[in-house]
Amino acid sequence: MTQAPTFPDVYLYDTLQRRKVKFEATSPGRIGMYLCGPTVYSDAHVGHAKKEVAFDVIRRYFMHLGYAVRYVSNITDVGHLQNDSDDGEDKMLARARLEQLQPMEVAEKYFWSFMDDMGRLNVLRPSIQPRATGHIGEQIALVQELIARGHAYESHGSVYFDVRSWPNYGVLSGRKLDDQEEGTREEVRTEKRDPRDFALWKNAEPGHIMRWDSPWGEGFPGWHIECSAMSLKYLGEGFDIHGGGLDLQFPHHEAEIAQSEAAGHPFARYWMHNNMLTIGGEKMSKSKGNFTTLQDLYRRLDPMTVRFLLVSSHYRSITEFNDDAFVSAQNGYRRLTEAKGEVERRLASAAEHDDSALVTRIGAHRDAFEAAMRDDFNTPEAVAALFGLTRDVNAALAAGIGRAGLQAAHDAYRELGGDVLGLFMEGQSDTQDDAQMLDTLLELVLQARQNYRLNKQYAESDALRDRLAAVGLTIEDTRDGARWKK
Ligand SMILES: Nc1ncnc2c1ncn2[C@@H]1O[C@H](COP(=O)(O)OP(=O)(O)OP(=O)(O)O)[C@@H](O)[C@H]1O
Ligand SMILES: [Zn+2]
Repeated sequence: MTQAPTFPDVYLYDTLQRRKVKFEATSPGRIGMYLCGPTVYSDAHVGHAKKEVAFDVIRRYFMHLGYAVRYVSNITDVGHLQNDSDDGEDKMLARARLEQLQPMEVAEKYFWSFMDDMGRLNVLRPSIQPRATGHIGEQIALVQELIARGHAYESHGSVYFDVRSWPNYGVLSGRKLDDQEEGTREEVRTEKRDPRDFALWKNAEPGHIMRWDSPWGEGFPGWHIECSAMSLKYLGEGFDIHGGGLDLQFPHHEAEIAQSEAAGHPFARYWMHNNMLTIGGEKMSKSKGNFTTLQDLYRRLDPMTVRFLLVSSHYRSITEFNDDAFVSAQNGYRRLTEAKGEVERRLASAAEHDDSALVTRIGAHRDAFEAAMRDDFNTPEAVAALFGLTRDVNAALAAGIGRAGLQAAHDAYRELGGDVLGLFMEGQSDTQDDAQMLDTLLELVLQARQNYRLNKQYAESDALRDRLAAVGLTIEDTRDGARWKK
């Protein structure tokens, strides 16, 4: 008989229980995770990256422990209104009008830019990435179940969740019903039995182009219902972990729990929330306009340095985004990659050497890294363990190191820094090294050409230029000297 694999204990902070708890998977060795994804109506900013990287690291750590993780993250392409309170224009439609595009063109454009931005950050692709518009049937079915059980009602072609019928409403955010306020437009207010009821389905007014047939007439789903319908569809009842930004705890996540459980479907067992990335102490957000898109940031900062900056603070801590944070991320990341690069270079021609003391110390740094990650994914402590490793590795590189030490260091960088924290993209160091080498070689070539010209050996200097042109490299003479370009 084969032994069932065992997994080390992992403690995570569960927002629902408001404390750190030991994680227990529902099915042995398997984890279902759901993360509220983007509304694809504009380019992603650094705040979005904090959330994506936070949950990517959690997923990667479980994978590193040997779990099979099904990671579902939705794409919102309908129903997210400009106000959280069931009124305002659909964000997709507003953008479509502005850019003179079809809403689905907007969705397509920003979906791919999101994927590209997160890909450069080495965020693993979700196992399933369901779109709200592709799951209208599932959403309607869930709304019907809620009506049948007496937890939702139809009003003027819209359907609302009846919060008074569900005493558990408020369980996640800890808000008591009487303390909750809903500032809604007067018309919407009169459609609701209680101003705190939230929309499950909205009647589409004439001219509203995103519309689908439903038992209540033509309309479109409310924003919250998609996450219940799609997480239950792909992960099943009582799935393991639901994640998202702390700002979504209320009303979005509260609504997700209410509408799933009131329909008779036990929902997520653990709730995890990342804190906010702030700028000048305020949440970076699209609507506040205080955001830096990832595309802009990548012009100044290598994406891996951005990722390093994000994992250097805990997912439940606020990350303040400023120039000091950039500089220390650049320095810190360079320290790691330089040591890692040197280890790789030396490994190719390593000799035997007594590395037993170093190997023991590397083991201790690995243990510290694992202990930090098992304690609610404490990435700043895990990064500190990588720095501890780097100090020892640098000392050994200076004093003498052999194959065993280099291999142990290499494995630690690859598995902990690479696989778990996602800080090293495959092939990344090679391309960087190649680019650097090309730069150095061409500097030498330009120098040689300059010497020919000083000696009036124009035939030789032209021949050099022509040989470079033949392989697609152009030399430009500028006032500041010669430059090369691809
Ligand atoms: N500054 C931030 N820090 C961390 N997570 C964020 C930040 N901004 C948004 N998120 C997360 O990204 C996801 C999508 O957010 P959303 O599209 O609402 O972005 P937003 O910039 O807050 O937009 P808006 O201002 O229009 O609400 C949510 O899970 C949210 O928690
Ligand atoms: Zn959601």
